[in-house]
Order: sequence, then structure tokens, then C-alpha cells
Amino acid sequence: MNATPLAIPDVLLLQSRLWEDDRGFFFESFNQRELKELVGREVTFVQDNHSRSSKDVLRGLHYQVTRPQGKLVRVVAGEVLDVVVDLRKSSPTFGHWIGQVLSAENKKQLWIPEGFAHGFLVLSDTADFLYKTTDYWAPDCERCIAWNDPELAIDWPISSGPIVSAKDAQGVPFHLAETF
Ligand SMILES: Cc1cn([C@H]2C[C@H](O)[C@@H](COP(=O)(O)OP(=O)(O)O[C@H]3O[C@@H](C)C(=O)[C@@H](O)[C@H]3O)O2)c(=O)[nH]c1=O
Repeated sequence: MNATPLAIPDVLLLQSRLWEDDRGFFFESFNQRELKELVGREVTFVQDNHSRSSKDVLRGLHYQVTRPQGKLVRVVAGEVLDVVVDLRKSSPTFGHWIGQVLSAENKKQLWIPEGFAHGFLVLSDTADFLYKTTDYWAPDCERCIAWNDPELAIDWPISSGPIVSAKDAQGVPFHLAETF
């Protein structure tokens, strides 16, 4: 597995070695020993999630307080723009965001450490999004920052309003977000 540090260096873009033959392909989508090497510490996942969304659906920007989740995210059908926002107050990149296209085609994964808000916009007709988390879902700890917060100014590739959940439509401005 190759790791490319991004503009927020603790976020890693991961690409596994792909084996292709007459039957199709094979790759290791998760290898605990390799991830430990790349991240520089043991990472233990406790939950796997799978969501399916239609084109123009935007989920986010989500995070949990008290029980923050590190996430290993990927797409197995379709294409999304995946976005993370650094919520770590002591970080030189606090308040910065980065976006990466993840798709079934490019097979890229993102390692998103604890302390980030996360969201994605579906670019294809439909997208199946898979992710592992380092802590359990804790509804009382869930927080949402508005996807269109003007201070964050995330450059979502969309001309009209995306499809968001009622919960996400109530996302708070970045300046009111609880940080780490
Ligand atoms: C997140 C989550 C939701 N649920 C349930 C609650 C709810 O009725 C239904 C849909 O939940 P949501 O609308 O919160 O799902 P969704 O908007 O897809 O939430 C996810 O968004 C992405 C961007 C993330 O980063 C994730 O951590 C998570 O917050 O699924 C679980 O059972 N377990 C979970 O871990």
C-alpha cells in the first residue's frame, strides 16, 4: 500500500497494489500491519459502514465529540468528492479543507484521523461508500458543520443545491463548531 501525504499531512491518500488477471482484479483493501506503519501508530477499527447515495447527494460535514472517529474511507461503486476539514485547534492547518476524488475506478482510500469533520458529494449516478471507524457511532456525540459554510468556502463541484438530509440542513457555522 502506498501513502501520499496531502496538504494536511496527517491525512493520507492510500493506494493498494492492484493485481489484475483474466478473472478480474484483487487488492488488499485493508492491512492492519501496513496501516500501522503508514500512520505511525496502531489504528484499531471497531465498525464498518456502507452507504449508498444518488447523484448530487451531499453527506456531511460530520464528526463526533468525546468519541472522535478515525476513518478509512473508499468507494466501491461510482465516484465522490470526499472532503475533510481540520478541527484540531493546535494544528497549523486548523480550518483548512482538502478534497479528493474517490471512485470505484481509482480505488483510492483516505485515512482521516480523529479530529476532522468529514463529508462527501456524489458525482456519479449512484455511489456506494464504505468506511471503517475507530470508535462506535455515538448519536449524542454527533455534530454537523454546514457544508456551505462561507468561512470554509469548500469548492463543491455543483451548480445548484445538493440533496442533503434534514439533519445536515441544520449544520452549524464553522465558527460555532466544537473543535479538538
Ligand atoms: C452514522 C451512523 C448512522 N446510523 C443510522 C442512523 C440513521 O438513522 C441512519 C442514517 O444516518 P446518517 O444520516 O447520520 O448517515 P450519514 O449522513 O451517512 O452519516 C455519515 O456521514 C459521513 C459523511 C460520515 O463521515 C459518517 O461518520 C456518518 O456521519 O443510519 C447507524 O445506525 N450507525 C451509524 O454509525
